[in-house]
Amino acid sequence: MGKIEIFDTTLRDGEQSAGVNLHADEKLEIACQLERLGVDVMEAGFPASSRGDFLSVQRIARTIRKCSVAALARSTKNDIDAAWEAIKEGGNPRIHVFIATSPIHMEHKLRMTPEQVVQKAVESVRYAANFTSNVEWSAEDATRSDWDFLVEIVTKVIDAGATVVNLPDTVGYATPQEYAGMFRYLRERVPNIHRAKLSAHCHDDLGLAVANSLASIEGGAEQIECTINGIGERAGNASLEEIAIALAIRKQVYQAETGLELNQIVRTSRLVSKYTGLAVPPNKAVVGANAFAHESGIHQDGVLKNKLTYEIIRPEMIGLSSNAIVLGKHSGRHAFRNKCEELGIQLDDERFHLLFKHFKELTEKRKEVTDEDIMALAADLTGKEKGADAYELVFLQVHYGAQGVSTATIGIKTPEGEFVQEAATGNGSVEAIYQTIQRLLPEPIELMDYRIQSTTSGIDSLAEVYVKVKHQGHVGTGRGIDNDVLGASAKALLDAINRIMVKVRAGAVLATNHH
Ligand SMILES: CC(=O)SCCNC(=O)CCNC(=O)[C@H](O)C(C)(C)COP(=O)(O)OP(=O)(O)OC[C@H]1O[C@@H](n2cnc3c(N)ncnc32)[C@H](O)[C@@H]1OP(=O)(O)O
Ligand SMILES: CC(C)C(=O)C(=O)O
Ligand SMILES: [Mg+2]
Repeated sequence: MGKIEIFDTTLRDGEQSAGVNLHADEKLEIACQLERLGVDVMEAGFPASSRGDFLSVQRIARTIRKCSVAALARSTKNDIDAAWEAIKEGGNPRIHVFIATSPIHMEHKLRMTPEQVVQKAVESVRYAANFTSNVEWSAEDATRSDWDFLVEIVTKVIDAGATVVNLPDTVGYATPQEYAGMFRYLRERVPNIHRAKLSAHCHDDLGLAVANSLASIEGGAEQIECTINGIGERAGNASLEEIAIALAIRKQVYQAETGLELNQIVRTSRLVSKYTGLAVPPNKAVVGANAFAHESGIHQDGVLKNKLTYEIIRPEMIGLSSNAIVLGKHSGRHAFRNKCEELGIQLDDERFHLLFKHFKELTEKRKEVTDEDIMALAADLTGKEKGADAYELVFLQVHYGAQGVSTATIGIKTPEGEFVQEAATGNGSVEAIYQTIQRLLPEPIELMDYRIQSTTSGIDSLAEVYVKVKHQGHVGTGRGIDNDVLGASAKALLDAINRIMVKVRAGAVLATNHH
């Protein structure tokens, strides 16, 4: 049985999903969960891209011990310096340098000749290898590159010190046969290939990312790059959970195994979905809500007689458990802490007590509180700015107008501790809320995105609202959770404003330091 290393890039390529903007606390929590899941490498970010990304990668590298933490860099000294500076205190830090190798990228994007690209690739790998022997090099858009050119450049970067060579299907263009063929071609022709591990990195533009990743194993890949729930640039990356379960269930076909703790899959998927605001489609393989649901009579009959008739994956394998302890109104802190630990929720004492308070409030309104509710309440606390520096919703009253015009009256506490209230109308209740909050703020807000989902399917499900807004020249996302859609909407908007305020304050500090 060969070992396949799992390189998770949820925090880098996954965060490149349109509309996703994770807070540093959320990234750290996802990183800790990825460590529990047992990924071999986690790509924590692209430190040269912003000060925030740098600090977040550094924090993750300082915390994570059981897996290698990687940082992405273009082929420039600046990017490589930033990557190394961010990860150097990690357990087994990896610098990941890339440059595009396809004719279209070299000519039109990089505006470089193939010779210049080879030179830049070699120089950058050599430079990175001064810091560590754990250097990964990627040929961006490998699948639209000339295979003989790939043989030449890969041979040279291995000589320069690359110990992992990644051949991405950057635009999700390849078919499984082609992708496996490319790996085989390089494995047979690159003379020093035994000194490096080959890696696959697939995008899902044609819906083939997982199939291509699995095919790469047949071509000799030993590392697969993927993301939780398949999130990522455009149509996303190959989904970690689908690859992991395909390898486990069809072990005899692939003759390969991963070191993943498969029973952490559901927990990780839910956490990433909560923090990114990207809902998992119900029919998604492995982690979709319907992945283990049997609807039709013939299927139900078969499953009742023998599960194996229609189930190829045991739910427990991925961490779907039946709940022995039902949490409700009469539960105390011990049972609640136990449940939090079971769900992988890690909070400092202050936030734990706040979470318990929110949980108790919810039990006043419900008979039973589900795992999803608790995860949503916990997610709502992570990354929130503490009261003192933030706007806080004090009350909300909405009058629904039958003719379409609704009125909202809102009271908030400002970061300065002042209580202010306002009222405004809008075409519908949500718009009335946003118009009112707008009146309470000194600068205009532009609502760029508004999404709503519920934690469970019941009528008493919690509402979760995600918004993306522009305010004071910055774009920020916010999340709000409440029993009521309108309350969640108001909270989401204030959360986004609070997050933007942090950026505004950081900008002011930077500007002061600069002068
Ligand atoms: C396939 C992938 O997923 S690649 C990773 C994508 N991730 C990101 O882009 C992270 C977020 N990006 C950013 O924050 C910004 O794009 C930054 C900070 C990285 C760069 O910002 P800017 O300096 O303003 O450059 P911008 O993004 O407009 O253009 C990219 C530049 O990098 C160059 N470049 C692209 N790839 C590489 C590379 N691998 N090595 C060296 N240079 C490169 C481009 O040719 C362009 O150079 P030019 O300015 O000389 O034309
Ligand atoms: C930077 C590389 C690895 C990438 O994400 C891609 O080519 O898709
Ligand atoms: Mg990618």
